[in-house]
Amino acid sequence: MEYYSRFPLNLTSTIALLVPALIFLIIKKWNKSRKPHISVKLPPGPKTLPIIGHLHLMSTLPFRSFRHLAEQFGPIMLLKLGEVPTIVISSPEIAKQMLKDNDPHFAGRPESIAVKIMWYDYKNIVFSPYSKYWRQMRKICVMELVGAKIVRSFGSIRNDEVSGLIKSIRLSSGKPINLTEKISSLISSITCRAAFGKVCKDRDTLTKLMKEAFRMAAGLEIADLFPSSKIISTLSWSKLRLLRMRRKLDVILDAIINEHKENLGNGEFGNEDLVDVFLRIKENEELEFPIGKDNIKAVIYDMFAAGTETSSTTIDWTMTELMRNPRVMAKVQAEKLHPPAPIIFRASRKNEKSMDTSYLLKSGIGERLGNAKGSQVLTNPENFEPERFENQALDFVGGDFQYLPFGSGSRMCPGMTFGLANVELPLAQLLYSFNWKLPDGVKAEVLDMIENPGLTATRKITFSWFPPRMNRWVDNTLLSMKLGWKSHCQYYNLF
Ligand code: HEM
Repeated sequence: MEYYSRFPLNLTSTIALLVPALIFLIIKKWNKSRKPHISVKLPPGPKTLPIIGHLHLMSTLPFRSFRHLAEQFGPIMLLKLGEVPTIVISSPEIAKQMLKDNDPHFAGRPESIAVKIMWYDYKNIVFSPYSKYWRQMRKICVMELVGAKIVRSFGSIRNDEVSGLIKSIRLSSGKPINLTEKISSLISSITCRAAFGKVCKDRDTLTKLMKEAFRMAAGLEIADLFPSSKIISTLSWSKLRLLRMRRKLDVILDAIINEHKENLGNGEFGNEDLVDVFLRIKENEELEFPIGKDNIKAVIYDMFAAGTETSSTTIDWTMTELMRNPRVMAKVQAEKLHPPAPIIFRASRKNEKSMDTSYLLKSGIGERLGNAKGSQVLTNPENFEPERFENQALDFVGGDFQYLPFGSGSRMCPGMTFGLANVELPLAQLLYSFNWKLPDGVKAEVLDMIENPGLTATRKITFSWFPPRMNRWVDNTLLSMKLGWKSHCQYYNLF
């Protein structure tokens, strides 16, 4: 049964915009249809409706709709989302052809109004066009924040924050606590301390802005679906909303940068955080691309957003799956059944001659497999079965194309080491310190496992966890916990 809505857009704004937009698009389409047009053999796909293309087949969770459609149309499929041609690839072989064999040609990212506004006109790394600027900024972040040596040096921050979390769960003595929120706050504290030098006081607002921006950046905003229409872009409610969000974001990021400017030179060289580094090298004339305030804001917000939601979502889903599968709880291994970034968004690079969308077709990618029906990567893919990885060395760092939690190729996630460290320690501590179980009378089947729409697939319904009731038996357990035993922690879902 599908719990998520069939139609992806906010209906009121859609209807308000659709009437003038439709008239405009019909005229445009009519003009276009009069031009001669070159025919290319396209991948299979469902029947297209005028104007909206295949939007009627999309739910609020596009990755689920894509999977469903791929079962009928095969591992390479062409959809038209509004006026945007979208090729959906769901087989390891074709993913390899694109992400490895033809890496630079498909190392672009799709454009979106949310990213344009919230990430300073694509000056960030995640959504920057594949360019020398992107390479420069990515290199700085790897050297100064997410490289293996630097990540190791953040060990004390991680330990400190995770022991704070465990302590707060112990101290909550019988009152319900929301573990999802606690985990989100843990990961954002670690990321802030690593990137900004301290926990930012506006962290919660930053998190809210990020969640909303991620939701709006998934490509289903009406302005993204009809990019050629100036009317839609100008009248878009989303644009106004994003501009308001951006003003709030500016206030927070300006404050972070100004505070760092005031303290610049006070800290020891080599003991700098990412913002200090950017402020120092900003003056460096050897940089190929000069860095201004907007570049710094775009990249530090990028690090906060990319670093926070992915890791906390992984922990959240893992804990929920473990609650539903007591058998697996005993054998805990973090299988990434719910990849926090469920779709790897790539765009062919328009700025290079002949690298438009039809490059995919001209280069023969997917030709052999184009008509194969629904290739299954894992058996029972919806089941939480970590054992499936026990007897096979599955590479999760971009070499095995049936399993790409961090992507692959030149745009692969640079924050993998940081992300893994931020997932492993809290998970290990949560599982070591407490015996989690559902409260008496609550069945595992009632837990809602639906995802939120957006760039990251967070869990839609968050939940509260009940630590032990303070009675004598639990007192004893708490006492024995100090000696290395586990306490009992109950779990409850807020429906
Ligand atoms: C469990 C944790 C994480 C997961 C599952 C994850 C997953 C991903 C995925 C799937 C991509 C797209 C890769 C592609 O297109 O091939 C990506 C890109 C990226 N990630 Fe992560 N990520 C995680 C943690 C982090 C952290 C902690 C940071 C930084 C603090 C980070 C920074 C980035 C950046 C900057 C990109 C864009 C790279 C580019 O376009 O060049 N990620 N991540």
